[in-house]
Amino acid sequence: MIELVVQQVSQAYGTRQIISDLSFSLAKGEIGCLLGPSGCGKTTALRCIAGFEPIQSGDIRVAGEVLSRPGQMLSAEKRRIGMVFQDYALFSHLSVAGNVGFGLHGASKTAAKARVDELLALVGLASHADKYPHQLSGGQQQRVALARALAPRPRLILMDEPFSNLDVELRERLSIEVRDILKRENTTALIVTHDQNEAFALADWVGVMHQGRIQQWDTPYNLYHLPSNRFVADFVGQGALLTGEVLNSHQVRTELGVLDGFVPPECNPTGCRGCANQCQVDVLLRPDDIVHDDDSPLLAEVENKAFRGAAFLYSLKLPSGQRALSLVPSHHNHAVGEKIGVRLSADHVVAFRRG
Ligand SMILES: Nc1ncnc2c1ncn2[C@@H]1O[C@H](COP(=O)(O)OP(=O)(O)OP(=O)(O)O)[C@@H](O)[C@H]1O
Repeated sequence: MIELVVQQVSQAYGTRQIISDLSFSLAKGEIGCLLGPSGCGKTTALRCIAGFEPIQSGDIRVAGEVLSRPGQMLSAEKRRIGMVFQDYALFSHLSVAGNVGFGLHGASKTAAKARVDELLALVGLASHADKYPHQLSGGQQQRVALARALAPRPRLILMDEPFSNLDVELRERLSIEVRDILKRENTTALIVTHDQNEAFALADWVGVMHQGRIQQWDTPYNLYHLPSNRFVADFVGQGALLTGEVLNSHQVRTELGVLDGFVPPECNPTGCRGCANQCQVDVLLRPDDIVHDDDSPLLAEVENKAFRGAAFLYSLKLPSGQRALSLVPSHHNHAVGEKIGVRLSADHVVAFRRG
């Protein structure tokens, strides 16, 4: 069942358009993520859904109920939406249990205590119930903030950059934990972040935003392997674009070999509009699409290397002078300047029209 629907929503501050034609939906229990560079309008989108900003077009619905449309806005308190902020915003004078139980006014004492205990167990803080926020680590405080938001069983949880105050390692661990907690509560959630690893670890669906618009709303796998435009290809993950020559509607020849994949319709022989590009396209190759193989006759020069623990990320110069990236297990430790054998290991690629 569809829980959250955001349909053709636009919002402006004065004459400045901030978000345009934003559309996506989440089914009950699904986790969505808005991912994009600073200033692209992610937080504004979240604020519109939370009920802090009016919208100029479209509508926002939760469980079929219209929350916002132009000229109509249900107040934030009446939306039954839980919020988790970047700075946790815990009440410093209340204990952990007091914070988690804060929104449970209507419930009996026994029911409220049972819900608080249940959530503290869920977020792994049962033994910290009587502590105060300043006695907890950042990660623990964020888990209290999530438990507090979940306590009244909201229809939707919104999280704005929830882990940005934490160190990188903790962020990744907490992203996985938070996903697990949200799934166990079967709560629909929308999270805003500029960190791709966080989005991929947490979300079922990710919307990549740029200049107030969603460029692609898709699964993390598809965003990485089948980006719908150059912005998404560039923003999500690493990669390089190689020149390719279109052979037919699904095959492209590059200097590393012939690849099957998505060819833009206008570059297909059948859709050809006779542009000046002579059927040349840019083919996206991810670092895992190019493997190191001592037996390959195709040699590439190591221009740069970055140690990633289990692997090296090699920046390679191909015979034509084009650049590519390759992720190679780190026991293959080659020097900068050395030539190494490489071959393609991509079963499906994306090509973009030139110009
Ligand atoms: N109250 C406001 N009045 C006017 N402009 C605003 C207001 N709030 C945000 N903006 C502008 O709207 C644009 C989008 O801001 P928003 O905070 O939604 O972006 P964001 O993608 O969440 O960025 P970040 O990752 O840096 O938080 C920015 O250019 C910002 O300056």
